[in-house]
Amino acid sequence: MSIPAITIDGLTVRRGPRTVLDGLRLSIASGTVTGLLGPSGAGKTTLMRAILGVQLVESGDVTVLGEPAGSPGLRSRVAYVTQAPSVYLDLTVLENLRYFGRTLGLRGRALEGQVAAVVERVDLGSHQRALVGRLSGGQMSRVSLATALLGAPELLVLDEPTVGLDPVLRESLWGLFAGLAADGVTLLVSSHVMDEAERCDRLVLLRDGAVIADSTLPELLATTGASNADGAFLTLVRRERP
Ligand SMILES: Nc1ncnc2c1ncn2[C@@H]1O[C@H](COP(=O)(O)OP(=O)(O)OP(=O)(O)O)[C@@H](O)[C@H]1O
Repeated sequence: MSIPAITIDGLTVRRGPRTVLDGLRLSIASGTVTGLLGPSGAGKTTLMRAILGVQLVESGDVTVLGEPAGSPGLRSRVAYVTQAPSVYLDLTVLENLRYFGRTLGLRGRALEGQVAAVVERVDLGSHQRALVGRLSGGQMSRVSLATALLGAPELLVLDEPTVGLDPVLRESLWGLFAGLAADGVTLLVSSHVMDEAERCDRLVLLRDGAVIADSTLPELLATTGASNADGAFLTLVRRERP
């Protein structure tokens, strides 16, 4: 087993009056696609924010790629794709990528090489000169993903990247994630669509800020007797609160 990309021990986060995460423990293996699944409000985004080091935490340790979450040394090694595409609508795909590449310190041939590589990786070659504001929602989210891939991050944290995408695009994005993992990138992908579970190497099911399962889909189906991830989740919830 490889060294974990993420280790979390006793993580407690309060947001306003609520304890959103309560003493959470978790370990995520390098070079895998881990699905972070759970209903709306379960704490997925909060957990991701803690992993990125942007969430005020009450207590606990979050270690990312061997360093405390949020360490300056992690800035270029960890990339985050938020739920809403965070790209400039009045710039073209290439202009966006060149801009974000420069903020990472890329210049000249290194910049152009990386921009061309990520455009190809997200399959936007035929739209690279289009204004992002004129692209479809799916294309726009791929531009957002492409910006995150600049600088070849070792850990990619993706908050509901497939929301609103059609089945064909979802399929192609999951294929892209698998390809990145095969190249050694660690991916943590949140979703509340349980049928995406089958695309993940490992599943972390979150409910009310607690991990109720940390397993593979086949293991989860075997232990719950359910026929799909939705059923497994419901069985686990019922077991917890009969
Ligand atoms: N800024 C905030 N202030 C106070 N409470 C917050 C804040 N942001 C989120 N919360 C609360 O924290 C809990 C977890 O929210 P979080 O966004 O992490 O859930 P989630 O699982 O990502 O949900 P979704 O799937 O809807 O994005 C929710 O109860 C939410 O109301």
